[in-house]
Amino acid sequence: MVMNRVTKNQIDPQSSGRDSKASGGGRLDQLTQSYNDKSEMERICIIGSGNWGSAIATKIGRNAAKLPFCHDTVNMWVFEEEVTLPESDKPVKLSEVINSRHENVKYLPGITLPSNIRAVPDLKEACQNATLLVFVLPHQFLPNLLPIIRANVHPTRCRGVSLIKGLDFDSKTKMPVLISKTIEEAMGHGFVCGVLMGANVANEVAVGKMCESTLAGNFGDDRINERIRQVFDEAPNFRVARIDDVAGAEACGALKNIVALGAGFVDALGLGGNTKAALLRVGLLEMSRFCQIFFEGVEQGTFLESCGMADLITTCYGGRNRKCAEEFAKVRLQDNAAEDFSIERCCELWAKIESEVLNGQKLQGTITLKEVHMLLKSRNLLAMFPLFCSIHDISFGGRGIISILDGISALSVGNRFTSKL
Ligand SMILES: NC(=O)C1=CN([C@@H]2O[C@H](COP(=O)(O)OP(=O)(O)OC[C@H]3O[C@@H](n4cnc5c(N)ncnc54)[C@H](O)[C@@H]3O)[C@@H](O)[C@H]2O)C=CC1
Ligand SMILES: O=C(CO)COP(=O)(O)O
Repeated sequence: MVMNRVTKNQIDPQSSGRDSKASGGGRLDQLTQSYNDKSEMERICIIGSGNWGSAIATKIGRNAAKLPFCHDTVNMWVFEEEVTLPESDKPVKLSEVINSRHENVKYLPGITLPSNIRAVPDLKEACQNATLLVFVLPHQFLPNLLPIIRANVHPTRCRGVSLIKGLDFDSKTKMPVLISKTIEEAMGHGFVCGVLMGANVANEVAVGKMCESTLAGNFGDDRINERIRQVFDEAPNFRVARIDDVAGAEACGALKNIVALGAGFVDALGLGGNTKAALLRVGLLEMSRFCQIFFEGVEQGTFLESCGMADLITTCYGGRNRKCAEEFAKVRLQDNAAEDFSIERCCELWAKIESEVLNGQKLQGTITLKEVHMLLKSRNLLAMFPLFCSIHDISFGGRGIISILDGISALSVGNRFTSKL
């Protein structure tokens, strides 16, 4: 595959936002103006190089090569590991393979990365003087990295965009914690972190199949918002719209992974499209309910963006969480002694499936499910989330797979929710 390298002077005015509310409109004149000001150039670092990290690197790399306000080279931090290539028995370092072949042979095989993507295994070196950090790794690995990142990025101009789909739970405050907020706090100095969430199954994005994505955040002013949007956008195939609602977008990205586990159970039972549609409807309702209870200012419109309903649909049909949950359910359905299924056995089974099915990629839904369940339990709110509860109890409590139907049916049809805690 050959990378189309575009010169810095060629900016496509068509690639600006799709409406004025969502994007702030095209700002070509201002962008070009700042091109001449070297002090405003963006130095981008991608933190993570898994399946989605490598796929988004194809967009960011091509954009950095053509956008006048970006340094050409984009560092991509790689968690170093050894891989064995088909032509040799000798293990080689993944970062070296990425830099020599321009392909992440383990996490995104078959896709050529732009040649300006530079794999860097040393985190300090990767994020040195960065002004734009793109966080894209399983969130369990993030906390140890943040102090190193903080100490090495540009001291005043650095901002972040998190592509991580997960949530933490603070047992002291009994509140969910957005990963973007964890990043902001750890980075300090008024660091601003937005999110990019959407219906973006990485393998499909990587081959250029048309999709949409939602950039949520306010990075300073319209001009900066538009610059950051352009770093990701590759219209017409990767259409990025910007909104303000970070909490809504990020919570949707995390919570839909829980519903996707339920979709795997429905598929293992062979229940068909109508049942899955019911699961999606109730799942969306519980996602919206969760947001209304725990986050200020989440807009209903966010659920209609790519980060909302669209991501829920694609993940419940084509995602890894769905796939692994289907495998989990198939094993459980073959297991006659289902009532013996202790939490330890459930955890072992999930871990086995993750390693066998995903080859090093990580399952995020089960982690988020545990965090969300702990939070709801601590708040005495389990009864308000029957679907999330049934997915949890099937996943970790030995409940039969068929009880997913109880979770779907517990709320009356047309149930709505408006009150706050
Ligand atoms: N894959 C997809 O289709 C999409 C994924 N996402 C989200 O993007 C985030 C990142 O996922 P992917 O890029 O798909 O990753 P992945 O699941 O494909 O790969 C796992 C990554 O974790 C790294 N890793 C393993 N052990 C580590 C350690 N101890 N410390 C640091 N890193 C370690 C591996 O090197 C690898 O890069 C997740 O939150 C996921 O939910 C979001 C949209 C689409
Ligand atoms: O978030 C995703 C698509 O937008 C991918 O979800 P999975 O992690 O379930 O593959």
